[in-house]
Amino acid sequence: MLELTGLTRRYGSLTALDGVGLRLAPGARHAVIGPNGAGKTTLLNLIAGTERPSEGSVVLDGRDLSRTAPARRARRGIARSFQQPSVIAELTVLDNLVLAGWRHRPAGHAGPRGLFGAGRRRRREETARAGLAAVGLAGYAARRASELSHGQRRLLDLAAALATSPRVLLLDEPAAGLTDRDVDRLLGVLGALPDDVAMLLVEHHTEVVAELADTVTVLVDGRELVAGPVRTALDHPAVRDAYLGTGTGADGDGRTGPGADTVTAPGHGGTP
Ligand SMILES: Nc1ncnc2c1ncn2[C@@H]1O[C@H](COP(=O)(O)OP(=O)(O)OP(=O)(O)O)[C@@H](O)[C@H]1O
Repeated sequence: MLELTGLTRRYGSLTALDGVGLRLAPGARHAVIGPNGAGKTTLLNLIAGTERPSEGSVVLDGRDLSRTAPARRARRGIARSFQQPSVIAELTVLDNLVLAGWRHRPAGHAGPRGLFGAGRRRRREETARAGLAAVGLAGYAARRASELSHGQRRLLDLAAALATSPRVLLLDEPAAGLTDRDVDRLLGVLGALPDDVAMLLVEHHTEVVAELADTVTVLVDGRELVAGPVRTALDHPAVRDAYLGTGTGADGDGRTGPGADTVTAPGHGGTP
């Protein structure tokens, strides 16, 4: 269980994220949407540990990771796929995945000699080949990663995140820049995630959100505007106003939309 409590991140006078809370149980499929600058990437950074919160906490299975380094969080099971894929261009596609699986083993489990020891190397390659097949890149194993298209690199980056056997998978706009074919492949891969992996998806494409996520948090100006089931949240007047620009101008507490009884619109008081 991942529990975020009161997560706040300030940059000087700017509050990029303001008191955001979230609980992700194993198997959760949760999306975070919001306009540019809403704080979505900041939220992922705080969970992955590349940024530290000004206030609030990140707790995984009862362990407070708020001040823990990113590599240690990764070993605890928090994996991330980036907007700009973090593959190593000079390595083969297969070696990228072998390395990704090795990098996240607990310290002492297998050092570089373990990586290149013949038996272990073979086992890791088998696992990596299965990972490549899962994202449709089996035929590219021997190619250099630099030869892949942007979409294929993103799929490789996703395979690398999955190679760490994550408990929580953080995805930063995974469909951005992908062809329709690669989006279909992505949907297939993410739709088949193991049941015990929690997914937190930042995504602009609402159709991808609707396809993959059960619940969503809508951020505006660093604050949670609405949180709840995807369908009802996306139809909420406050969301349509703030995010899609097609709302009915609901103000007050904005709880007049379809499904409003199952959607929370908390902490809206200070939002301009
Ligand atoms: N390192 C930083 N220093 C100063 N301001 C920052 C920093 N990182 C983010 N910000 C600011 O924090 C706010 C939230 O940024 P963030 O990138 O989290 O938004 P976002 O919702 O991911 O936006 P986008 O959809 O454009 O990626 C923005 O106003 C941004 O300019």
